[in-house]
Amino acid sequence: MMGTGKTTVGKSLAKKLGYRFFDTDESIERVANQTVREIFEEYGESDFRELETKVLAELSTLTRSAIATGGGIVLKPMNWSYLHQGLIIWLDAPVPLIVERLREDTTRPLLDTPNLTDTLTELLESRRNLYAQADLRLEIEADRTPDAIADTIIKRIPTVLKSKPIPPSKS
Ligand SMILES: Nc1ncnc2c1ncn2[C@@H]1O[C@H](COP(=O)(O)OP(=O)(O)O)[C@@H](O)[C@H]1O
Ligand SMILES: O=C(O)C1=C[C@@H](OP(=O)(O)O)[C@@H](O)[C@H](O)C1
Ligand SMILES: [Mg+2]
Repeated sequence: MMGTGKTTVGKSLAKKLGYRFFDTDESIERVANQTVREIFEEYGESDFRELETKVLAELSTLTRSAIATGGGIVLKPMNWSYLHQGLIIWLDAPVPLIVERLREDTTRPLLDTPNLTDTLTELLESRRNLYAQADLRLEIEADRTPDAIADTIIKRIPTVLKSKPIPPSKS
């Protein structure tokens, strides 16, 4: 979900693992040469989602990479086939914490709203079942640093690998 720390924690995770770091929003902005906000304003959300899928398709082929996505990546069923190329981590933060973090933010067009708490609550509830399809769910508490969260992810990865089925061989 927006504001839970995907971009921030993803960077720390990549560094700790010696992986490369990518962010789908950053890649979209580079390809389009426009900000996420400008893309939403000029072309609308559905064109943004198409670009997002294209970028995800490319990034999903990479190895040894930590990839932060935008919170809406879960919306398109097709994106899940790309997401499942990797290990999917859901950062689950409570709405009041997200509100605290994004109160002054102007970069997320879906949050142009008079009542940030209500909008985030509705958005999170409408997506919760989708986020729940992640391989690993981490509860995000207010006082945990990005480095500490990345450490927890690294510690918990082996437990997920044990339960993740091995896809059938294509040969
Ligand atoms: N663990 C954390 N502790 C304190 N602030 C954080 C933490 N994780 C993220 N933030 C801050 O919250 C805001 C949103 O983080 P960001 O990484 O952009 O989230 P996302 O990519 O999930 O939308 C940023 O201002 C970031 O600095
Ligand atoms: O949840 C969403 O629909 C979105 C999340 C944003 O990224 P973050 O999750 O990094 O804020 C960005 O992709 C866009 O504003 C839409
Ligand atoms: Mg982000």
